[in-house]
Amino acid sequence: MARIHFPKDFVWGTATASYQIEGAYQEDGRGLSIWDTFSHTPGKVVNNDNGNVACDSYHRYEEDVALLKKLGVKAYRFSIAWPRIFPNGTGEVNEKGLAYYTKVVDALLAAGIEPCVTLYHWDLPQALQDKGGWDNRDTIQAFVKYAEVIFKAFDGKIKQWITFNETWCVSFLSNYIGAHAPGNTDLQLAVNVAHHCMVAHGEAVKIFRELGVQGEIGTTHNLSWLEPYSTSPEDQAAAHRHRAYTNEWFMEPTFKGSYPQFMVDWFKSKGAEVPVLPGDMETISQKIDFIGVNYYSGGFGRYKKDEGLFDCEQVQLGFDKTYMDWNVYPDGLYKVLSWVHEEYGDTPIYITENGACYEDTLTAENKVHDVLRTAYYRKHFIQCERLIESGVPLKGYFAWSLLDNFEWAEGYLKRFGIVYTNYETLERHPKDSYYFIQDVIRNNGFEA
Ligand SMILES: N=NNCCOCCOc1ccc(-c2cn(C[C@@H]3NC[C@@H](O)[C@H]3O)nn2)cc1
Repeated sequence: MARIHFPKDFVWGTATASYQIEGAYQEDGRGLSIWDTFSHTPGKVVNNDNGNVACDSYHRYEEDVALLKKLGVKAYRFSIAWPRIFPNGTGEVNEKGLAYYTKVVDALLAAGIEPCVTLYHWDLPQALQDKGGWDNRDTIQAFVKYAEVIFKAFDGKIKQWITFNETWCVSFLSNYIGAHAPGNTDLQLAVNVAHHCMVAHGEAVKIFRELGVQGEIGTTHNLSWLEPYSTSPEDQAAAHRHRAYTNEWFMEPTFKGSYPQFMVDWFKSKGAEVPVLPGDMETISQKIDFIGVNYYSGGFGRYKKDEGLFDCEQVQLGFDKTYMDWNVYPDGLYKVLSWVHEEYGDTPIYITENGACYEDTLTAENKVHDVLRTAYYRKHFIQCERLIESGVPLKGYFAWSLLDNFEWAEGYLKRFGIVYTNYETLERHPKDSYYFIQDVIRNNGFEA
């Protein structure tokens, strides 16, 4: 048995997001978001589930904080719902919204847990979507105003700030593939949204610096690792295009202030061009203090003419699958973060999401023996140690997710939590994976 161990200052945490756990969708002045609209539209979400109640964390956050304290985490990543702060997206601040998050932040600090806050985790105020949403550059300034209010309200309490979560999901998944809110299917629109979100990220970093806000700011991209099925130039080019779709398209602007030219050319061949205005790329590539990476899976791709957007088909090689039908591919975590370090330098990296969805059964004793999820975490923790040992500046890890919650278009069918949520009673029941992670945190390692 080998002992897997982590640096003393390694930050262990878990992650959630406002629309997925809070519920209370009309409480205390909250405005509607695009996810309320999307989930209330029949056929968009499995079983027509919605976030009206979710895990009811709006009223049960103290239970959640107690679970976090018992788990032993140093930090907790959650998101602030823009529609609770600006119900109409702009205009008057809703003080009750600020008051709610003050209670959550104060409860975390009292428990000795550092809040790590995501400003935008997909719940755009519907009022802004009605004016074009992220396709409209005015939304950039609305986001900066929202960010400024939050920076000022929590300066000194929140020390780790994430501007956006998974801009690929916000842009391509939601506006080209159409699987997430607002459910558009237009490539040019998706390219516009990606660009405007990245400009908004940069503008928020600028005002964070101008205000002298304490702490560190970064952003989170969901990176996947698609390898070429063979060494043939066609397979290598096809896999690279698909990998760049989720990776370079976002990481190059963020770190180097330019889009990858081979992808600009590819998108142009598909009829989409990036709406860059003078100064945009300098804004996007404002220096950040850390990069958040969400990693779930990877795989293998090979050239197939006219397959999808990139003439690339995914090749099944017999990997174990999660209930999302994603490969369990821990090596992909090592490869993608090694690539980040090689390509973008020594900016500290946090894994801001990693975890697995499996069908869970609650026993009569309120136990969940989630053997597969525990094995997933064990395998990915081993890769985390491997990364640190190889000199990658991996500073922390946030498990997705603390609780089973509203998994977007999959609704409540897909459970990612290390704590089981009983949606009838809203009781929380730690799973075996929770106790495994509790032990890893307590010992800062484990026997592999
Ligand atoms: N690429 N082509 N796809 C072809 C068709 O795909 C349709 C569906 O696609 C996807 C792709 C990715 C995801 C996804 C989910 N999470 C987990 C969340 N992360 C943020 C946090 O809120 C978690 O809930 N991360 N990623 C879902 C669906």
